[in-house]
Amino acid sequence: MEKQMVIQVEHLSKKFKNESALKDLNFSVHAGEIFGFLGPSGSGKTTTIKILTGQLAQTSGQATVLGKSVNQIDESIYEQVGIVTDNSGLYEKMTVYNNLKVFAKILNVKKERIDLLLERVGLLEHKDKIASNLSKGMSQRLVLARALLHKPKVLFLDEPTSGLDPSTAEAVHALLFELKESGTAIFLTTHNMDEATKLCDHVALLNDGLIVEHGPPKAICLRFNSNKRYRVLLKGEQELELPHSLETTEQIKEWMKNDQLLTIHSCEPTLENVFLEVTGRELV
Ligand SMILES: Nc1ncnc2c1ncn2[C@@H]1O[C@H](COP(=O)(O)OP(=O)(O)OP(=O)(O)O)[C@@H](O)[C@H]1O
Repeated sequence: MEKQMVIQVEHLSKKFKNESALKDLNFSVHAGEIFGFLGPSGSGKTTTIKILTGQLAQTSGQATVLGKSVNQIDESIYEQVGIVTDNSGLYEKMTVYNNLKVFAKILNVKKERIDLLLERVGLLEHKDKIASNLSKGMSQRLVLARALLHKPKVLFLDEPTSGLDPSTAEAVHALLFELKESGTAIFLTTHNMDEATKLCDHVALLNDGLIVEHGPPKAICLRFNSNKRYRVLLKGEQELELPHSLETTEQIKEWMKNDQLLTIHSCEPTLENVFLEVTGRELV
């Protein structure tokens, strides 16, 4: 069955005075899909999220979220949308728990879900802390929990794991996978190529407001794998990188026969390498 299209963007452009921040963007995101918007600082990621969430008007082109034009977004859409960006809007003087309680009431969500979500983002033991006393990573997780209270159909995440320690980032990834399984469409921005490769069904690489590559991360990397190479580790800690050739095939066969081969990996480029090749720029 064809999955429902949740976000559709057609020829979207944005100018700030004379500066073109977004140039003719085209992409779509379906239910149950994690879509990664990747680009270096200043490439236009936040501007795109702002347009898609009705906080900024585009200069030209069109975009719809849940079938509604972004120019007609009103408060009612927030019942189905979750947004996690820097401007968290937490109630600084309230406890962690009460921050969620206020939103649960507004969104008509049962209170039992609060503890469940706090546990999932690792904040249950901090539920009575005042929000202003939370660390950056904790505040980030509280904003994520808040965005998930009402099981949104679409979730916008600006750099969801920046500043989180690896185990908390891992917990956030698990939560995102679970949401995806339940049918939520997730639009995330990141600088982190490993995160994008692991999480995203599709990615768009953005450079200076222009999408320069688009597709499943693995497919993009394979497309740029013109110079096939293999990395092998042999007994005795000898590590070699070999070209794709008949000679290499014979050599590998020989090592296998003599039980010399410990590991073998293909050396296709990472998304980071692809970005560098396409734009001449690092993705930082
Ligand atoms: N309100 C604004 N007025 C003028 N220019 C703006 C405005 N907002 C963004 N820009 C410009 O648009 C471009 C894209 O900015 P944007 O914040 O979308 O980038 P980004 O990819 O999210 O960067 P980062 O990863 O650093 O958050 C930048 O050149 C920025 O200076």
